[in-house]
Amino acid sequence: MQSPKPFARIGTRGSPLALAQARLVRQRLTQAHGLAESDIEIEVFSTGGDRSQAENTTLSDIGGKGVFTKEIDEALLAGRIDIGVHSSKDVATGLPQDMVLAAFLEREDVRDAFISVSVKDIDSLPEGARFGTSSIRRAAQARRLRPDLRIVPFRGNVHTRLQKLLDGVADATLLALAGLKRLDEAHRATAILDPDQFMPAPAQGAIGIAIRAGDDRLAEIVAPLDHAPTHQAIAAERTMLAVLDGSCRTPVGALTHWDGEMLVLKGEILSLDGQTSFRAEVRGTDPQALGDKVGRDLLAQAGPDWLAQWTA
Ligand SMILES: NCc1[nH]cc(CCC(=O)O)c1CC(=O)O
Repeated sequence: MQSPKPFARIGTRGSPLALAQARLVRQRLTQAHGLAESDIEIEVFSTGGDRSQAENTTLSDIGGKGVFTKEIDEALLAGRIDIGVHSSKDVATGLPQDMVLAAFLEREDVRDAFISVSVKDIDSLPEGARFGTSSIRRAAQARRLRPDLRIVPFRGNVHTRLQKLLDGVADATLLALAGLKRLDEAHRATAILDPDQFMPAPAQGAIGIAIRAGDDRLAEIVAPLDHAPTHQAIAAERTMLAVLDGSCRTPVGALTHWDGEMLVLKGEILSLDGQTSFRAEVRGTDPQALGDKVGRDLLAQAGPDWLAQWTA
């Protein structure tokens, strides 16, 4: 007997964090539509980002845009899956035309966590300590405060990085608190960073749901999962990133909050050594307009010469 066609098929990466996120989306879907878990299939994909875990590579080296989503995007567009579940911060700003991020689950804590087995916070690190990160944003933000820190490349999934700390590969690292929470590892955080000083990556902490553009059935299916304030914040932050070109070579931070009346978007770009940085902040109601304004303001402040460091 042939098994019946599933109600929907989800595509995800296979890391523990990606699987936890895909299962969360499946659970929300079954709740919203009165389904059984077995009605929704989860299919695991290996992406370029998963295969290239070489220590000396940064994400910008291995091709930047879509490196964690390409294989899933292709399966979605080919109709082999119906829903792509992603960490929104890993989704390139230039989505394939036939694809949309249709819904976002309510954002988790946006902040970065400081983790060390030897000290309690970044100020307590000894002179010249080894700081493990392959994120140019985190490296720049850390070196702004502590130019003496030595940056050690730190790739791999969350558990791998936590293990590397225990193995003494580095003295400290930063990880998204959102990911730690979803993996029940938040207790590993030694300190939680002030998001105004360590501005998170654009779209950090938000699970995004991708579907084919114009697929009305799927749009209706995922609509009940969408958290409108998260959707607006991510739209603003992703628009800002797109204006800044969004290349992985660009240390960029973003922070959105609702001030009771309006959306407030703060943005920051930094030099790779963290010694120069520019900030902008705009209030408003239209997320795209906010992102556009903050992005343009940052570009105007930094100027074309300074920006050349990113493409050098
Ligand atoms: N680049 C990997 C990645 N993509 C999303 C998260 C965390 C979860 C999130 O931001 O939603 C992480 C790990 C990290 O930065 O600590």
